Amino acid sequence: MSQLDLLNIVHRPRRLRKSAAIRNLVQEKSLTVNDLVYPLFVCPGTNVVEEVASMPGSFRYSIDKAVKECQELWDLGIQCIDLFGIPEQKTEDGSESYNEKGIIQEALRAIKAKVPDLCIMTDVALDPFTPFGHDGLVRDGIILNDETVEVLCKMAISHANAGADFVSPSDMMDGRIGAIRESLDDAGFSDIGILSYAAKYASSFYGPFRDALHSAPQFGDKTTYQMNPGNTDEAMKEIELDIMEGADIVMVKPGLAYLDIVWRTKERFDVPVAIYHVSGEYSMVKAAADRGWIDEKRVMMESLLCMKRAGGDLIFTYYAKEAAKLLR
Ligand SMILES: NCC(=O)CCC(=O)O
Ligand SMILES: [Mg+2]
Repeated sequence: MSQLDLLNIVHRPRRLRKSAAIRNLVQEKSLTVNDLVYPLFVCPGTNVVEEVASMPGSFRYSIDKAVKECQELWDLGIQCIDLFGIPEQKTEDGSESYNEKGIIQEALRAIKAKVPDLCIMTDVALDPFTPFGHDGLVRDGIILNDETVEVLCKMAISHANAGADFVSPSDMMDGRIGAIRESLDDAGFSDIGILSYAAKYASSFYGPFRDALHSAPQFGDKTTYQMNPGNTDEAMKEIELDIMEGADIVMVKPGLAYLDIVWRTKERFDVPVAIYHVSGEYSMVKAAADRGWIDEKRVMMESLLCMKRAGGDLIFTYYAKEAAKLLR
């Protein structure tokens, strides 16, 4: 047998992959617990911890239980939650969204009393608060823009009153960031930040979330306000507008299928970029893992790391707790 001729090559990239120590030394991006934001669903009642059928391992919590959950998150090193509320009642005018004694407002007060240093962001949108399941007010089947923005401003102020650190408008109405910024400032809340869901796509990956929040649209879809998955220039325009209107952090949503948008945003703008690893992405991993088809922990950590690599500074994920445990 003839001896193998060695290749005459100078560059052997595999030298940098030879051992775990070397691989770790040259790793470019890493995920840390500081990057994680946990979306928390709060529902009426007491002593309620109810698993979301389409999101195994994710729960709706009554406020008393949500407080306990927040303490646990904090102990795991998770420093931020995004609060979503399921109201006692849905009304066509969405007025429960700015009730000073509403679900998000009461949850804010209760959590702040027990876990004061936890950063609390609040979802600002109407979908759980009207019977229509749309992010805005509805008239004759049309999702109204300016009328909705007026309600969102009230909602944002009521969240600030109750102790929110950041408000996160997720509705995609035009001009709402500027209007909310002005309303907060006028009400004396110039130090409350805005995380804008700036490039939110009309995605089918949100299905399980609507199950969690009982907020599925009752007619039509969200394509007249959320973005077309085929577009990227439009995302740059949306993000630029929101930054000009006063957004402190901008979000791209969903996550994995939209990392090109994250990358482009990071290349172009000098603001922190958030990514939402959405419910459908979470549930797909859960379902495949349940069948033994993939390794859940590895797929979860790889997904989150890839979001970081693409330019995500904050990652909203239902896997925050599990990831935090592995990162310790
Ligand atoms: N405004 C928040 C969402 O729409 C969340 C979507 C998801 O997790 O699927
Ligand atoms: Mg916009």
